[in-house]
Amino acid sequence: MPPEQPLVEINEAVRSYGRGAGAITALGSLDLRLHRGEFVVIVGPSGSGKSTLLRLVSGFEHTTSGTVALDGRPPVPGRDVGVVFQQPRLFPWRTVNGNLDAALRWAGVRRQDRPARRAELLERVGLAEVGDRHVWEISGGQQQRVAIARALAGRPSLLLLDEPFAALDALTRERLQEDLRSLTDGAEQGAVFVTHSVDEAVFLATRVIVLSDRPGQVTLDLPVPLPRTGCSADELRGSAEFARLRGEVSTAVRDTLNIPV
Ligand SMILES: Nc1ncnc2c1ncn2[C@@H]1O[C@H](COP(=O)(O)OP(=O)(O)OP(=O)(O)O)[C@@H](O)[C@H]1O
Repeated sequence: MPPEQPLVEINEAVRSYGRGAGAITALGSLDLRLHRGEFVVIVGPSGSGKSTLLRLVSGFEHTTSGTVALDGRPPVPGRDVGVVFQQPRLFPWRTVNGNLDAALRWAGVRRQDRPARRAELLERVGLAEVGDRHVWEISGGQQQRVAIARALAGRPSLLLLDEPFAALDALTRERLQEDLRSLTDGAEQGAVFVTHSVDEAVFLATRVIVLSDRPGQVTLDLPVPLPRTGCSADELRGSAEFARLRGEVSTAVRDTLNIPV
């Protein structure tokens, strides 16, 4: 059987900004392969190129040298990938349904099919009851759930999430982590999630990647073999294996900053 083509394939990617003496190399040279069903979490110091990496994979930016491929082709911005940012970035004058309708229309879903797809998306993110509410009538955590539903609207093969829970309170953040974990579990698509939180990384990931200080390069590529089903979130977070993985990632992050352990 031929080896499965990676969903994302990054070869010797370098991304620089500016020219001459003032040029900044944000990323690279970076190699990365991601397969369907993987949930890759990227951790790294500020300025290590995490957001740059997501922009390259989404197709909104291009490499200075090297290549990025999604399903074997250069990614098409706004089509192949669903994106979630730190702020929900919803249309504030629309209802939740209105926001999802806009995303479904953009994704080419026919008008008559949209109500069922909307309901399915809201169900998936645990918001079946709030479709008629305006954005300002729902909490920050609920707004971020809508943003996740919107990112899923076009059934993308890849989800990119750039610190999506960083602005939420600790309890809401844990609930959303748990729901995102279940939501993506066993899914065909892949995910790349950026965070500064080592706990969040280990909880969500099937694989954690630590980037070095600028220019960002992979310093740790760690599989996370924690069970995806059959144990509660509290059991998982309290397990010895979780602590071991957290320790390994924390050490790698500290090493990138040259902070003594
Ligand atoms: N459009 C741009 N023009 C010039 N420099 C840029 C641009 N975008 C990013 N950079 C620089 O590239 C480097 C990497 O930025 P990036 O935002 O990808 O880092 P990051 O790891 O996501 O940081 P943070 O954790 O603070 O969000 C930084 O030094 C940043 O200033």
